[in-house]
Amino acid sequence: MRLPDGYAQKYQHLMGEDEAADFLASFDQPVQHGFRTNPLKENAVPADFSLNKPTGVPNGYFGQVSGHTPDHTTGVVYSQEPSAMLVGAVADARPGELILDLCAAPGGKTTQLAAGLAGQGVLLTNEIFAKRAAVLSENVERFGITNAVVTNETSEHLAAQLPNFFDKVVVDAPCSGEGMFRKDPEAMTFWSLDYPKICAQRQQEILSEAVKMVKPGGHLIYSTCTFAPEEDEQMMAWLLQNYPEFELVDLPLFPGLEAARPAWGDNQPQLARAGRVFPHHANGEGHFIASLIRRSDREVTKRKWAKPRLPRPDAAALSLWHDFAQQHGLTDINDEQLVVFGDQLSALPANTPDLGRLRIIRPGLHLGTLKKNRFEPAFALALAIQPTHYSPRVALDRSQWGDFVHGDTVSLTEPGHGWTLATVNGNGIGFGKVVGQTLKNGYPKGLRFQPHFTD
Ligand SMILES: C[S@@+](CC[C@H](N)C(=O)[O-])C[C@H]1O[C@@H](n2cnc3c(N)ncnc32)[C@H](O)[C@@H]1O
Repeated sequence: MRLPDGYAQKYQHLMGEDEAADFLASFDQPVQHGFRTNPLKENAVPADFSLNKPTGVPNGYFGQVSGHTPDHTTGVVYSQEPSAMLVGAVADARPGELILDLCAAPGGKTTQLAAGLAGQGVLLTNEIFAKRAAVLSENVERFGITNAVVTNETSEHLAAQLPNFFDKVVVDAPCSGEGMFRKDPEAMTFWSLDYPKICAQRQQEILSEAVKMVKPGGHLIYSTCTFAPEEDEQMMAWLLQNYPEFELVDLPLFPGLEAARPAWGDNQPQLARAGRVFPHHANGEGHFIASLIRRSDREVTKRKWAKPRLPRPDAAALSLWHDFAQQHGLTDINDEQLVVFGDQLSALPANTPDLGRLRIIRPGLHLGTLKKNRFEPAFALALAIQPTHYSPRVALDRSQWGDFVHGDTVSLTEPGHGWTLATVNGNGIGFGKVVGQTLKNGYPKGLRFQPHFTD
């Protein structure tokens, strides 16, 4: 691979000739692919994956998954490069925590954090660019996450609204992307000797806001997919200098994760607590990961807690929802969680704080549309509920699944009636109205595709 001018020399200087030779040779080795399975799903075992080797992080495997399979469309798998999985594993989300994923699109870390939360607690997942936030929101939906609020905000606005609030703040920072060069050679076109410094400036701006949102005793998890010391060890040295209430903590021993290099920062030994994945040492494209605790001995204002001031359903809307929920056995959602945006009903995660004027693009689990005299369930609900908790439902075979994702009606062997949950391999793929022996199609228009059965 032809690396950008000055790149090889920079790393020869940093690593010495011998190590740099191995490092630079790794750019000509094959890309490492991986995926995670989704423990939020009722049947989280993908078809045909008996040959995939575990990566050593929970639910992580080496191998490549296609976007056009039943497993992918039902959110059983999420494609993620093996070293990127270490970030969520280090963050180690636990049920009940309040977590912010600040730079979240397209959603690799978010889906992993949600798996750890197991539906309990709140995941505020944010992306600054609207188009990317829409992709993030789509992945939250496909993964069946019930307790995430998706926002499209700046770090400044979030920090002003939610100071000292989160148990964990994850900053998977925009970076110079040197760990992407193999996978996406176009990433090299942005690179110059000065580019890491430009990225570091932006990372400092993001981190200056991120630190405000970590509650005393909480953690900040910082990661990049670049090897540049300016954005890694030097960024952590800058943070420790400017925010002395933060301290790096040791990382768990995951395969492929090695100690960061204090000499690439300001030589303070603490920097070795951060971790790196190098492609000449491990099966991954490359990452830098650090976990910091915010010590609580300094006087700080306590976490602000207020209920969200969002529009609630009126009596008529509530009655439509109650009728639907009772008819189909959906008993887990508390009325206090319900919010209405236009004619769309959603359930906010329990314990969602006041989000003020933040730009919300998914206020928790989208339940459906309030029509004049009826309620129509949302695609997100079909992907989020445990199929055995809903009736009626119909199990599609692979060919019927193909018709469904293509947007066609599906012929059934048994007659049925009403809003029916279609499943494939035991997981929801969408709702459709059944009339007699025909399942009308409810698969979202924007997601439809023609499957090729060689996938
Ligand atoms: C490395 S990517 C995140 C990948 C994501 N965490 C995942 O696992 O799928 C960094 C993200 O930060 C966003 N970003 C860019 N500039 C930003 C800024 N100034 N503040 C916050 N986020 C920014 C980018 O749009 C991008 O989506």
